[in-house]
Amino acid sequence: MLSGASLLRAISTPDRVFREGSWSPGHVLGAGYDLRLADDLLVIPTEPGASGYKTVDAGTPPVGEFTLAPGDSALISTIERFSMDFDVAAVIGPKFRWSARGLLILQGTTVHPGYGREKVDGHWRPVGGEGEPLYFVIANVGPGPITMRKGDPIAYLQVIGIEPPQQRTAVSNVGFEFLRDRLFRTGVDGTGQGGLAYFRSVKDLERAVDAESARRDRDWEQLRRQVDAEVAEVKRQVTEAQTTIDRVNNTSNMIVVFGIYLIAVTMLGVVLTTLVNLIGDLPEKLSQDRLVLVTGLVTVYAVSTVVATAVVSFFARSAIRRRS
Ligand SMILES: O=c1ccn([C@H]2C[C@H](O)[C@@H](COP(=O)(O)OP(=O)(O)OP(=O)(O)O)O2)c(=O)[nH]1
Repeated sequence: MLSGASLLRAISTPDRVFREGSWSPGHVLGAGYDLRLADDLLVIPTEPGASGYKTVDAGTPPVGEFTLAPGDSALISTIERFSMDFDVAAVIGPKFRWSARGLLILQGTTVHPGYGREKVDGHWRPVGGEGEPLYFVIANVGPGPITMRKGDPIAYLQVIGIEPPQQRTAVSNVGFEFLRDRLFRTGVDGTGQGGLAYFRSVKDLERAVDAESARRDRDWEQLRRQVDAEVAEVKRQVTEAQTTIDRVNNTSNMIVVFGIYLIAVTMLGVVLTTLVNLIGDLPEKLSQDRLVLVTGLVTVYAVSTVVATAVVSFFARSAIRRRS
């Protein structure tokens, strides 16, 4: 494994590891190099949490920053363009700072000798004159949104010196278009349905569950309001019925009291008439005292009957008033 001066020498040599000008000495770290996130050759969600993806490539403006909501995935590439010589290989590993935030990086382990080179006129040159970046498929499987910016270290590269193969062949890479079309299925307009299906399905499922539980909450709330309204209506009807019953009771009580009153008055009249007749029929010789006594009894009887009727009527009225 190359480290220290030999590593710096290897990556400083134009087109031996990196395409000249695509790397930065500030990112040599220990026995390796921090690969950085590019602002192009990306496939990212149109919005955090959206199911559609947009492609950022030569035909679109670069994107210096993007955010992945939980469940989102993306295809990213490195600023560093490779043009590997045939006597070096490299191993790559994820940066734990991203794992610690819940970013899953799906990647291979190796950069092969000759990666990023093509044979032109019998000479091995950087692919398309620019070399080839590395591509990674990433997914936010963490609890919160993750924002990534151009230049962020995304993977660690360690370079190994090897015996050059006898036969030099071009290294195939599935490539940006393949990954985009296979995993993200973006259309010609740069948008479409895609992403890592499992995480997207979990995300969609979560959304569906949230929507369903919100709908059920709304239904429950509506049902509760309906039940409350119906209970209030039943209470109102019971109160109304109670009032009607009370009114009927009061009226019948009044009728009973009035009946008692009439009977009492009638009986009083009958008694009085009988007594008056009896007094009228008394013999002339009956002493004056006896007449006064009979008249007094009649008067006491009449007064007490009237007072009793008045008292009964008064208490009956009071009782009726108290109930209503
Ligand atoms: O995460 C990675 C890993 C590797 N590569 C590049 C460098 C490597 O030289 C090339 C091929 O890598 P690998 O051999 O792992 O991929 P493959 O698709 O299995 O290639 P092959 O079928 O040729 O073995 O792809 C990436 O872009 N990203």
